[in-house]
Amino acid sequence: MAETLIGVEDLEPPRWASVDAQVAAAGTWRTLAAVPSATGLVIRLAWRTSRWLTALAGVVQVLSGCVTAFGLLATASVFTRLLEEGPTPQRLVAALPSIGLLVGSFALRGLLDSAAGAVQGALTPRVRHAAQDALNAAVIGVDLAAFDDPDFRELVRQGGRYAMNSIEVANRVVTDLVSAVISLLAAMVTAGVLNPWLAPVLLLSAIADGWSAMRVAKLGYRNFLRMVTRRLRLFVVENLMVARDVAVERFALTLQEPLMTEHRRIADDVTSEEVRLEARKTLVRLVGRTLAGVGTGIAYLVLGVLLYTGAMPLALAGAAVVAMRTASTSLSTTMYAVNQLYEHSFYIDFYRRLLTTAHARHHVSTGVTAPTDPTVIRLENVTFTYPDADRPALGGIDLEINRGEVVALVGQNGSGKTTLGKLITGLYTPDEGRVLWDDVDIAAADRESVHTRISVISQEPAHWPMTAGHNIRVGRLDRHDPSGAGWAEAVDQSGARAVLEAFPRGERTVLSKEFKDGHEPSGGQWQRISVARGIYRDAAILVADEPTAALDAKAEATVFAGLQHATRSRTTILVTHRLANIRNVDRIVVLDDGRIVARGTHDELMAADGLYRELYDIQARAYER
Ligand SMILES: Nc1ncnc2c1ncn2[C@@H]1O[C@H](COP(=O)(O)OP(=O)(O)OP(=O)(O)O)[C@@H](O)[C@H]1O
Repeated sequence: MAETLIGVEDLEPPRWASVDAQVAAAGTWRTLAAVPSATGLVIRLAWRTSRWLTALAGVVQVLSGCVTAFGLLATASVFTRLLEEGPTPQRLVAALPSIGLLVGSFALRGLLDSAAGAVQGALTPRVRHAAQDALNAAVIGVDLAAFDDPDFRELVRQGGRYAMNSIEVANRVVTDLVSAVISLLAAMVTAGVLNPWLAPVLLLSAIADGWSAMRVAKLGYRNFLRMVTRRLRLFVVENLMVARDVAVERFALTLQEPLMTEHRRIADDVTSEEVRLEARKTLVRLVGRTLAGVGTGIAYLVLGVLLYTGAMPLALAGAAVVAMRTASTSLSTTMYAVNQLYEHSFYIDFYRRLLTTAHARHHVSTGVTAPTDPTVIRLENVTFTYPDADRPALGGIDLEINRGEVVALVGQNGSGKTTLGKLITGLYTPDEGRVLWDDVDIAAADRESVHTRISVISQEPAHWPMTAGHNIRVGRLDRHDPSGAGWAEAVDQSGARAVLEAFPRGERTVLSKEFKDGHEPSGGQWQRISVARGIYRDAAILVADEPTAALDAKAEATVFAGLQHATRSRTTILVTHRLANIRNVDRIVVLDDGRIVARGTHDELMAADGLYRELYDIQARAYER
């Protein structure tokens, strides 16, 4: 067995991970700049979700901060009255109004805290939902090629996984921050009024706390980036251990144990990295705490010096201590909130970039509509390279297909037949050259107008987890077929009738083992359903990519007869290796290594004695034996 199950140890990290690693390594002030933009994004999301709730959350938090500030002033006043000169009963009576205000502020603060909790409870799930919805809208609109780009897929996976949580946390934290900052300001002002020296020294401990939290957040994010590929491996192996589509081979190849070993190996690595990370975080926190403690000590020392030198009367000492304590509590809440925002700002920025990247991959509509039923499809010098591939899958393709023609694409594995089918139908856009439907360049045409005209029967059809009937109707959900005649015709032409009848509940059988009582069709049964779906779509251009690869001889004959009938009014592109089936098509195009090497009718190509004849003779000999 290879040393690792995947076969290589150093999988390339996604491009964005290396870009982010540079960002994470940048100076504190540069990265701190991410906090306001992340906060802005969360507030905008909340505002768009519910203006009313967002405004209410702001008002409640501002009030809560003001009440804390008010309580602080009342406490200071109580202390000043109690520590004044004169008989104790008199001082107590003098302090009573302030005590009353203090009790009232406590009660009000309790009420406001509950209100803040209720508003948050109503707002946060809505914001999360809105963020997810915006993400879905961005991702669902990207072009097909984006899903061939592993960087993009991983960005979507990680973005969906981490960013939603971060947005939720940031949403809670932003509101806490408002009240914490207000009470902090009140405490600083009170302390500053008592003595100007008290205000700046209060900040000492906050600076130490802030430094350590930022370091911790950076360590965490860098670790996240370093572990991206290992976590991806872990995810892939975890999936392989339970995935149904590989279950048979997992058992037959006795891969359970190797998968376990591989999982353990990667997980051990990830775990020890995490343990190391936590140890480093603890050390940084310890240093931060120690420095913060020293900062607090200095603040109290300054207070002591002020009292000792008589710069501050003893009567104000109580108020000063309360102000310092409130300042310290609000400071820790503020610092905690800022740190949380800082830590989550990486992932929120990640979300923002995911939206931007996805939107950049959206097709920009030019308002041009593709022709409903093009008279001619013309490819002019078309070249196409898959994302991340180092050579083009197709190059220099010139081809003309007339309305109603049946054109077969043939060639060896990997010669580019499927890719060409996707370019003709506008599923992929060429890097160079043009694909014209009549005179419309479909790269510039509105996607919807192009896709609605095409029907694709895939080489590996999707197994839609729906009833058998719906698996065919999903071909065109908005088709007007009240009597079901169109549906019945597609079922008959594709040979799917016998398949549906064999299912336990006929067309009402759910085709997915994910559901209880779900049924799993065989490969050939799926294929016939997919042919029925392609015919039911009733589009002007039909691409059938190996539509009979999994079929028995009888089913194959039925499908070809059905397709021939269905293709009479359509332009059809047929990709197949079974050359005997295409002897009667209008034109055969032979591909080799991404290029068209021959074209013509069966007889012309046989006479030309090239690659087509070679392939045909090999197949014919196999049947003659
Ligand atoms: N999604 C993809 N991402 C990257 N490369 C791809 C992708 N799909 C196909 N390719 C590459 O493009 C080339 C052409 O593939 P294509 O599927 O078009 O060939 P084909 O002629 O249909 O092959 P087959 O007869 O095996 O179905 C191959 O080299 C293949 O490796």
